[in-house]
Amino acid sequence: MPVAPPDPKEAVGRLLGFAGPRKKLAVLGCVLAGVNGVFVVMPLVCVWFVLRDLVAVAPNWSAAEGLAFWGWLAFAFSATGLLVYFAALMCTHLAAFRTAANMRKQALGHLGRVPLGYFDSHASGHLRRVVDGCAGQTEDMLAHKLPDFVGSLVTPVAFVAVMFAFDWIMGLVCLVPIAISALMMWWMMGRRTKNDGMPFMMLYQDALNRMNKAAVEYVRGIPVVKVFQQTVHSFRAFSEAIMSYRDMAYQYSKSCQRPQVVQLVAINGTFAVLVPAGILLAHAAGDFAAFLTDFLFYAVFSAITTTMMTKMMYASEAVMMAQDSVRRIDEILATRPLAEPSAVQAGHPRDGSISFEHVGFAYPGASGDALVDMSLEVPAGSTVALVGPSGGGKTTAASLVPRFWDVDSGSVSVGGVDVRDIPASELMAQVAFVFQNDRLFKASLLENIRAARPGATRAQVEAAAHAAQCDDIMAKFPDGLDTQVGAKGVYLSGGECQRIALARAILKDAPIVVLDEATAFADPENEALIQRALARLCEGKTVLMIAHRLSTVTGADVICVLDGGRVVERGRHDELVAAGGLYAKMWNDYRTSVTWRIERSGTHAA
Ligand SMILES: Nc1ncnc2c1ncn2[C@@H]1O[C@H](COP(=O)(O)OP(=O)(O)OP(=O)(O)O)[C@@H](O)[C@H]1O
Repeated sequence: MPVAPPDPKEAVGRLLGFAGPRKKLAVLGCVLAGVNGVFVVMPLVCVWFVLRDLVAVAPNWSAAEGLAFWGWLAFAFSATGLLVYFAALMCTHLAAFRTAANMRKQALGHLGRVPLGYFDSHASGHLRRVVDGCAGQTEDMLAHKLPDFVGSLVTPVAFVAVMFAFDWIMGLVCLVPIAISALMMWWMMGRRTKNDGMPFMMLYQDALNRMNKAAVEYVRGIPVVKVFQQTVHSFRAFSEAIMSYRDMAYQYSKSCQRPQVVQLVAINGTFAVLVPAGILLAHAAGDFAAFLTDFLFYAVFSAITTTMMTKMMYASEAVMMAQDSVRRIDEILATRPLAEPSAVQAGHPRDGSISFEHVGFAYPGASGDALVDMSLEVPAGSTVALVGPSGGGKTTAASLVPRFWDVDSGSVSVGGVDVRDIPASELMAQVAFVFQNDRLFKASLLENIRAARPGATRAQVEAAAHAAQCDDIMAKFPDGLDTQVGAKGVYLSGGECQRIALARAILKDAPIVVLDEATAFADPENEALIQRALARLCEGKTVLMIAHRLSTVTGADVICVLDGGRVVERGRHDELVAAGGLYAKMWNDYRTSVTWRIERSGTHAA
């Protein structure tokens, strides 16, 4: 859901809201940064007093008095300024770390509650960038750029006040390059538009996002790229995303070209204005020594304008990025989570039975219904198989049980209670789901299995792994159950991954087991092991299984045939074969397919 970007003040306010009690630290950090903004000016004032004393006694330098005093005072101001700045950064860092951590926690916590379908339309690369990238960006903004911004606002005020105290004409002359520089910055940041430059930043960040998303898709598709000898240009989406990002960056750089040149010339060319003005004013000055002293003051002070304006520019840019980050995080937080029942409404399943009653469901944005008026009873402790042609609605029906989606009409109940009335944690505890390509985390085998029940002891995990026929996997690696899986560890075959996933489900020991093509990746040797693990997992459980290999469902209590989202047949294997309908046809096709073989002259059905 698109969310409008907040204005800069609101964005900073929202960010500080994430900091919780540490918000006060951020405020304190900004106050200290402001104090430091004054301290930055003071040593220069001292330096000017040194110069004034020297000019007064020139060329008899040794007669100058108070040099040590001003010198030490300058040192004291610098040292105190540094300490104050250090304290300011400590405060803002502490607030920034908490803000970033809370932002990540809130966004991830919310993502855990949104319907699974959200992840179909929001790629993992994009979500990672939003959650991690935006939090990182705001951390930098709060920790460094915000105090610098406050400091760079205070310094000019102190600077201008001091400048006008000496010689208002020279003060005005010094202000000219600063004003030009500020104007150019304002122009570049798009502040001449009503929207504070946000639309461009949004477009820029969107282009960056599209490129990242397309890059992830491209990397995922590398095997296809290699096998079919494709180039990056044949991946239109990726190629277009790169070009759009390039155009965006180029257009932005080009639009900044002139103002940036003017800004840099103005800010670095203070002397070009100061020196001619000084020459002109020197002629009119009655006391040349006094004028020279004042002139030296402006010469010394103009040096800090470059740093001051640069800091201000980076800080404004960071504020715009923070505005965009808040918008993106808000987009995640604005996604409606699955509704939780209130304490009064909450029901508790009495057993592991499942009931589909006149269920209708369509995926968001899909043109047709995935399920139409589907009714099915799965008594507690029974095994019901969902079979049917591809796209028939098997996976959809199974995913409605753990509420990966909510039905559009009708209801799905577990233990006699509508799943929408069961608290999410209780519902999750009722169901163990084994997908056809269950993912393993980059963690040890032990942690991968224990994910199902974090409180399980090592002995319980070992027992689950044993029951899931994983002994050979653990024996293969010296670290056994502690073997790391993934990037810096070992890689498992599809069938081995599936057995680890089954160990996870066994450890969970939920009354309902949903199996979605659990033997899909099994070779003959693995399949025998997986079948044994499945038998162990399903003992005494309610089982809802999806299978394409019809040999795995012949023993089911009920086989439900789904076609086009409708239940077209149901019954036991023998009954359905005898009925001569869709199942009988599928069974015949299946039996024929398992006897296929490839001969030298081509493919033949035996
Ligand atoms: N995330 C989704 N968004 C939109 N439509 C979807 C989505 N997932 C599935 N569909 C559509 O819903 C219908 C049912 O799909 P489903 O995956 O439930 O079928 P299936 O019987 O499990 O198929 P298969 O045997 O090929 O896995 C199909 O038309 C499919 O294209």
